[in-house]
Amino acid sequence: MMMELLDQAIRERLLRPIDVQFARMIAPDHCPALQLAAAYLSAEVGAGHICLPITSLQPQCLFAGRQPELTRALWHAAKAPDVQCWRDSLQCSPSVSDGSQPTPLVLQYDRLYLQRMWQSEGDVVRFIAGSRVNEAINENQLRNILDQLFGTDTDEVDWQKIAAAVAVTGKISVISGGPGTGKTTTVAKLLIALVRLTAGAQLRIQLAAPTGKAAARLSESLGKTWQQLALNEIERKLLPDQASTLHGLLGIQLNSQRLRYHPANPLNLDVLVVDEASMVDLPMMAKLIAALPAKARVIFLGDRDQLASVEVGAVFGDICRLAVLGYSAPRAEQLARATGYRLDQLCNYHREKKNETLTTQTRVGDSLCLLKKSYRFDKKSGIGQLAEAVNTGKYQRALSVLQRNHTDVEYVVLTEAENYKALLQASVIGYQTYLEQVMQGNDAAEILAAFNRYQLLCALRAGSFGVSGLNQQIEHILRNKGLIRRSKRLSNDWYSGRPIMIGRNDSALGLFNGDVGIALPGAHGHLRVYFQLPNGDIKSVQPNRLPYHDTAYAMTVHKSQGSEFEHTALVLPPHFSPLITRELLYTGITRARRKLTLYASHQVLNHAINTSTLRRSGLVDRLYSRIKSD
Ligand SMILES: Nc1ncnc2c1ncn2[C@@H]1O[C@H](COP(=O)(O)OP(=O)(O)OP(=O)(O)O)[C@@H](O)[C@H]1O
Repeated sequence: MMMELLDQAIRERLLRPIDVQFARMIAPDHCPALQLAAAYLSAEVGAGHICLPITSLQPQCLFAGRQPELTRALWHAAKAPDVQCWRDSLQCSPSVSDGSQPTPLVLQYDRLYLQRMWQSEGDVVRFIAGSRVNEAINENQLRNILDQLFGTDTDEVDWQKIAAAVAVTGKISVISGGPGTGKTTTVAKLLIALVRLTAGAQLRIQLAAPTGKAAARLSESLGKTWQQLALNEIERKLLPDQASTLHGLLGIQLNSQRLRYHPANPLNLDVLVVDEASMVDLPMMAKLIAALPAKARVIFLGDRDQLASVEVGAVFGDICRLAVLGYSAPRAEQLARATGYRLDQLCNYHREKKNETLTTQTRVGDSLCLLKKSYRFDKKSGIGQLAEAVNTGKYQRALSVLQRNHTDVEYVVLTEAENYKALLQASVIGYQTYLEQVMQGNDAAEILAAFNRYQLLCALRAGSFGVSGLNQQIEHILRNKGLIRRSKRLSNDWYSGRPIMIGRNDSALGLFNGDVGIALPGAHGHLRVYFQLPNGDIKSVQPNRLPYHDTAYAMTVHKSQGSEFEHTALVLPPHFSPLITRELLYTGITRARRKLTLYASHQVLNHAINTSTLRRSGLVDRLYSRIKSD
C-alpha cells in the first residue's frame, strides 16, 4: 500500500524515483512509517536540507502542503499519528540508530539523517566547537599593529578592526558582511597583522574560494589592497598572491572520491582564508576540515544573507546565527584591549554575562564578527538601499527604491510581451561591445574583461524567462544582426565569441563549475575556448575537450555566486515559483557593482521578498547540546 502511494508521489512529482528506490532498499514492507520517512528524507536532502525533523511528518507539513489528498493518504498509510509514534517506529527499525551503530539512517534530537550527513555535520560541529581564543598573545604588540593598520580613532567603532582582532586572536573565525563591507580589506590587513605578530616565523598562508571566479577575485582584490599598504620585503614574500579553488586546494580528483589532502596527509599551511564561504556545502566543509593540520588557523569570509550552497546545507549561515549571542565578557574585554574601544562601544557585549561560564556556543559566538557598513554603496545608492530592503523583507520599501529614479537602478515592470522584447534588446546592447571586440580580433584577456561588464541573470533555468529560453532568443537576435556567425568547422553550437559556463569540475583540465570562457579563433584559425585562471593567466582549451557546459549570455543567480558584474540585469519570471526567494533576489541584486536593471512584476517581487529559504539542519542545536553529549 505505502509503496503504491510512493509511486504515485513520483508521478505527482512530489518525489524522485531515486527517493522511492532508497526507501525500498532500506525499509521492509511491514515498516510503512520508515518507508515514507526514508523516501521523504531522501527528497529533502535532494532539496538541500541536511536532515528531516520528525515533527514535519504531519499531513499539513509533508511536501509543503502540495497534493493534500495524496499527502493525507501517505500519512494514514504510515500508521504513525503523532511524533511519539514516529519516534517509536523509527527507533525499532534495524536501519535506524542514534549514531552509535553504522546504520543507513540516524535519529538524533528528533531529526532523521542519512548516516553520511549526520557524520559530516558532527565533524563540523566538533571542529567549530574546538574554536579557542588565544590568550597567550602579546596584547600590547597586537594593539600597536592594529592601530597602525586601522588607525586609532575611537569615536566610532570600526568593525573591521574588531573583525581583525577576532581573527588574529582566535583559531577559527567567521566574518560575514554584505557587498563592499570590506571583508577583503579586513582580511588583507589581518594577514599582515598575523605576519607581523609572528615576525621571523615562516607563516604558510593559503587562500581559497569555492569557484575559480571567486578565487580570482580574491587574489586580485587582496593584491590591490596590499599594493596600497607599506609592506617590507619579508611581508610581501609571506603574503600569498594567488588563491585556489577548494577543489584545487584539496586535490580532488576528477570523477573520484579520492583527495590528495586528508587527515593522514594534511594540508601544508598555518593559515587558511576561505572566501565566499556561504557557498561551501556540508560535505565540502567536512572534507576541508578533515584536511586541516591541527594547529591551523582558519578564517571564513562570506555573506550570510546570500543563497546557501547549491548542494546541501548552509553551514556558514548556520554558524552566523550564533552572532545573536554577542561576545562573552572575557572576550569583549580582550577585544576592547586589542582595539582601544570602550566595552560599551562593543554593542554586542552584555554586561549581565559578567560571571557566565564559557560554553561551546559562547565560544563560537566569540569567533564571529558581522560587518555592516558598506563602503561600496553609499547611503544614496539605489543598489545598496534595494539590497537592504530585500534583505529585511520590506516590499514597499523595495518598491519605493525602485521607483525613485536612482541612477544605478533601473526597474522594468515585466508584465507584457513588449517588455520581453525590451529585455532582449537591452541584453543584445549589453553584449554588443565584447562581440565587436571579438570581430576586431582583440586579445582574449580584453574580450573576457569586456564580457564581464554586463551579465543577464535569471531566477530559473527553464522557460522563456529562464536561462535556456533567453540564451536561445539572444543568440537568435545576435545572429540576425550579424554579431555572431556559426563556425564551419565545428558542430552547430560553436561560433567565435560564444560565451560558455562550465557546469562540472574537471581538475585534470583545471576548470571548475562556474568558470566562464569565450570561444575565439586560435593560432590556426580553429576555435578554442579561453578562460582566465585565478592567477590572472589566460588558458585555452579545445571545445570538444570541455566538461559539461552551457551558453552563458544568461546564467542562473545560483551560478553567478562568487562573481560580480559592472552591470547586472536580473530577470524574475512573470509567474511566481517557490524557487524565487528573498535570498535569491538579494544575491542577484548584489552581483551588480555599478548598475542593476531589474525585470520583474510587482507581484512576483512581493512574493520573492516574503519567501525566505530555510535549510533544515541540526548544526546549531548540536552545538548547543554538545556539552551534554556528542
Ligand atoms: N574602512 C574603509 N574605509 C574606506 N574604504 C574602504 C574601507 N574598507 C573597504 N573600503 C573600500 O570599499 C570597497 C569594498 O571593499 P572590499 O572589497 O574589501 O569589500 P568586500 O566586502 O570584500 O566586497 P565584495 O562584496 O566585493 O566581496 C573597496 O573599494 C575598498 O577599498
